[in-house]
Amino acid sequence: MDVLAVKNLCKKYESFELRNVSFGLREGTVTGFIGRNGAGKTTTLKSLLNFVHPDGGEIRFFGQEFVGHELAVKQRIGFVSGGIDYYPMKKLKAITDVTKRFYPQWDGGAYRRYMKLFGLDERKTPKQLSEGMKVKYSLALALSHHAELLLFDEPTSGLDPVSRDELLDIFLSLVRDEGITLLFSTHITTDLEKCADNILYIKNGEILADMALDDFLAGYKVARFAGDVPRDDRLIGIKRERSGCTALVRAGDLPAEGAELSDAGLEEVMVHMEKE
Ligand SMILES: Nc1ncnc2c1ncn2[C@@H]1O[C@H](COP(=O)(O)OP(=O)(O)OP(=O)(O)O)[C@@H](O)[C@H]1O
Repeated sequence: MDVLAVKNLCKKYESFELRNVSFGLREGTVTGFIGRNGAGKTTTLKSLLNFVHPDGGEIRFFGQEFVGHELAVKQRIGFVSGGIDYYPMKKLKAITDVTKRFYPQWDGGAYRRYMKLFGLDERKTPKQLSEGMKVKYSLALALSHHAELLLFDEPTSGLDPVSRDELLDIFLSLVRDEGITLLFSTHITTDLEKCADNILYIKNGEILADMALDDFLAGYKVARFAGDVPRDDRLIGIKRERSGCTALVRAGDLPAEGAELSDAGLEEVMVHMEKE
């Protein structure tokens, strides 16, 4: 059974549409949610928990429909989208005291460990925190109630490299040791190379790929051309480089004539695919 099953999720804004987004998350896996700015990642994540009201679709958490079981489902989930932006003048301790009442499984020991690891002082207010520290505080709250599913929107983007690496280590140990399931969006492809099992790739509001990261990457090669690029419909997203050109080719379409072929990294695949 999927921990999260999403079917035909739709949301229409004036100039953007999320179209029939469907995917599932298997227990104990890390899925990286990728796509360009404005592709629909935040809209999708917020729609899952009704922070944005979807126009249609079916969302099941832990086999249960979200509608009608919101409280029970939310208690089993850790959700972070940006840093804390409410109660700017309240001390973190007061915010934590309010938050923990919502979670029967609240773990004070884990909370204190995360606060210490993230270097956060409970006597401060959100207004006195940097943007990265606000995200860390949101993460500390989300990680301290034994959530079974973590949904994080760009959790690493404002963090310094050391904190980012520490957070990815936390993600890995939560997933490998405790069987937690994690979906997080990111623009930092090395985050995914470090810890993602699967990728969910969204483009213009539609899911382009939902598969194991290794299989996704194995599906492509980068073709390098020293001179002119031959006319070939199989070449994806031709890009001019300092010397020559590159394009993506599907592994099944090999070989591209006159090209030097190499393995494709996630960033290369995205850059070429987004040129189409
Ligand atoms: N409340 C809203 N009203 C109208 N349009 C919106 C609203 N929220 C988001 N959008 C539009 O929906 C599209 C998708 O936005 P979304 O924030 O989901 O993208 P994203 O993939 O998370 O981008 P980023 O990587 O920049 O965070 C954008 O074109 C955005 O302008």
